[in-house]
Amino acid sequence: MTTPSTILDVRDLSIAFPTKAGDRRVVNQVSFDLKRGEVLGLVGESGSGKSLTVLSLMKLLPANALIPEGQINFLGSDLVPASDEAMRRLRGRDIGMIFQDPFSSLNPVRKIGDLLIESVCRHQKVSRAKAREIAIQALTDVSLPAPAERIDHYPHQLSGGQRQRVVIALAAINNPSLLIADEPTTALDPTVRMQVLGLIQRMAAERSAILVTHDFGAAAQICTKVAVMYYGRIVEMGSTVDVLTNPQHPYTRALIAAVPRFSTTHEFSPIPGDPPKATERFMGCSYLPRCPLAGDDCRALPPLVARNGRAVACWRSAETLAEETSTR
Ligand SMILES: Nc1ncnc2c1ncn2[C@@H]1O[C@H](COP(=O)(O)OP(=O)(O)OP(=O)(O)O)[C@@H](O)[C@H]1O
Repeated sequence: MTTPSTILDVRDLSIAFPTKAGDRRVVNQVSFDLKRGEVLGLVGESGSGKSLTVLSLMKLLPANALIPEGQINFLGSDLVPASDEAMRRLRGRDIGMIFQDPFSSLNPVRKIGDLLIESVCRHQKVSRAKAREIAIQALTDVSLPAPAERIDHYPHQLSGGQRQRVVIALAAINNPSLLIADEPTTALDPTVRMQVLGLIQRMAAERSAILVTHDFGAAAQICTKVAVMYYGRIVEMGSTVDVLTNPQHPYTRALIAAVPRFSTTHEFSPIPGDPPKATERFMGCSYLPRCPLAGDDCRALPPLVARNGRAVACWRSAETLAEETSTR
């Protein structure tokens, strides 16, 4: 239910692409909500539908994509029927987006200050001089060294980590209620990666944020809750601590086991098999071909069942099996 602190409430969102054989759903009945101060990790392998889910929140889906059902309630209004004009006003003001590749947000032939100042002037009624002040403050907030000088630099004059800090400053400059970061650290080296994740966590504390990542380790570091996606559906969702310490879905367990760790005792276990191709169709559980627990019951689609703050879509999850055993 939507409460006053709820910033985003996504209900039964599906995304499809038209094909000769009919519309092909690549995101299926995804639901989650986000309250002020929460950071949601959307975690899953490539092709699971994470990026399309967050692009739909900003209405930046590919032109041929369809939303056959669902609602995106953002600050109390459904964005699915919102006009292009309304979305242009909203993007950068109420929702800030941090993309994987800083060069996709930073025009290489423009000084970083120009991009920041333009964004302020588009959404706030302030003079250019005031906008420059706000821009320098935004660069200070993301701990960019010498912000008053760097504001007149071009993106190529900055390191990869500094560029990503500028992208975060650009996403947050108009104080949006929601920050969306899509694989923001993939192109960074490990130490810079930790700093950038820490920065996103700090920026998210006063608002709300979604981190899209294939790396459970990154989600564990900064997210308050996680939704694990597989083949276009959420298969498990709950608080990060609960999911991490007691994963219920076999896919979540496999994802956690696949996180590389510095330990002589931990065995790194890549997930066997491949995720299904977009063209494959499943009547039952799409994880069945890779699942060590699969049984005959898995030929029917498992519903996402919510219990005690955790939602799991698995006929054979630990909780389900424990219940089966205790009722025998
Ligand atoms: N323009 C498009 N036309 C048709 N299918 C598409 C299009 N864009 C994405 N898809 C399909 O939608 C599915 C979900 O894609 P999406 O990019 O959301 O996955 P993802 O989990 O974000 O993966 P990645 O981490 O690789 O970005 C994939 O099967 C992809 O092939």
